[in-house]
Amino acid sequence: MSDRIVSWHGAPSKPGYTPPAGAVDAHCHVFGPMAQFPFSAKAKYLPEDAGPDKLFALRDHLGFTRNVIVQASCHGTDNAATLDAIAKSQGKARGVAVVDPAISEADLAALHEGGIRGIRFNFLKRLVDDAPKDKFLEVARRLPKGWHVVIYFEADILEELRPFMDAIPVPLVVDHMGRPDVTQGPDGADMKAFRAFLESRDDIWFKPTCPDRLDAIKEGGKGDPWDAFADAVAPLVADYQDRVIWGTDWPHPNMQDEIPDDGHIVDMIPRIAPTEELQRKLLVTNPMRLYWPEEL
Ligand SMILES: O=C(O)c1cc(C(=O)O)oc(=O)c1
Repeated sequence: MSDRIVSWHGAPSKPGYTPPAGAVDAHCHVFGPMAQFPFSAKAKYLPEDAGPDKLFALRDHLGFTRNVIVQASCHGTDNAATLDAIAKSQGKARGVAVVDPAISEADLAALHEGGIRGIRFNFLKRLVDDAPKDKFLEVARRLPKGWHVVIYFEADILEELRPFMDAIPVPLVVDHMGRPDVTQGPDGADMKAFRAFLESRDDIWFKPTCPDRLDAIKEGGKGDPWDAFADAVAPLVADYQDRVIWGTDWPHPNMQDEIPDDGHIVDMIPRIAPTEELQRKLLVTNPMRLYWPEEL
């Protein structure tokens, strides 16, 4: 593999928007540090270190209180870096793991003890070699109480994944809304299909995240300030306001060409959730329900 890549902004601006007290950045990652937590031999990208110190400094800079750290594909099924960051957070982080589907009950219990509250299934071919639905389903059926499944897929396989997702017996949280083409607008085919999916069950949650990926110039969008993203996503957040959680996606795995300014990413929040009530649900109440329910 080639050189290690830097996918995050070196000096993100201070956002104009101030998140409410207790706001959760519910989708972020850590990379390494590699010397302590080597990347997977199957990793599709090799990033520079982006460890807990950097993540927590960014959290404070952006005005957030807590993090949900989602295991990045470059760490495969070894969750040590994610668990280390959670352990260093002084109770201010929890996480989502990626596991070998054959994981034992004892190892799942240990992940729970370490602050994990869900597992992630990744269906992006550019990120993982295989995604065995039968094995995923088997492990989804024996998760610790209160856990959920986080799923990452692209809009063109939503229909194909329906029987699999319908069979998952715990809440589902869809990363980045399943990557709709936001340039089609709020009533475009991708948004319609995603809405139909949301209507099929009331325990499907989603993350209205990654304007930088979904409204990128290279994806046919216009880039920052991501107007097409705001237009397409705001109605979805309003209509499903009890099932949305939000995150920065820092350190923006793979974003090499159009690295976003995290201050600008935060300034998207009032554009997709214009009222204080919506912002409180998106940033506080909803993520607390999934990740710190005992505190509610
Ligand atoms: O679109 C991506 O490249 C991407 C990658 C990862 C990961 O490598 O885990 O996570 C994300 O949330 C998004």
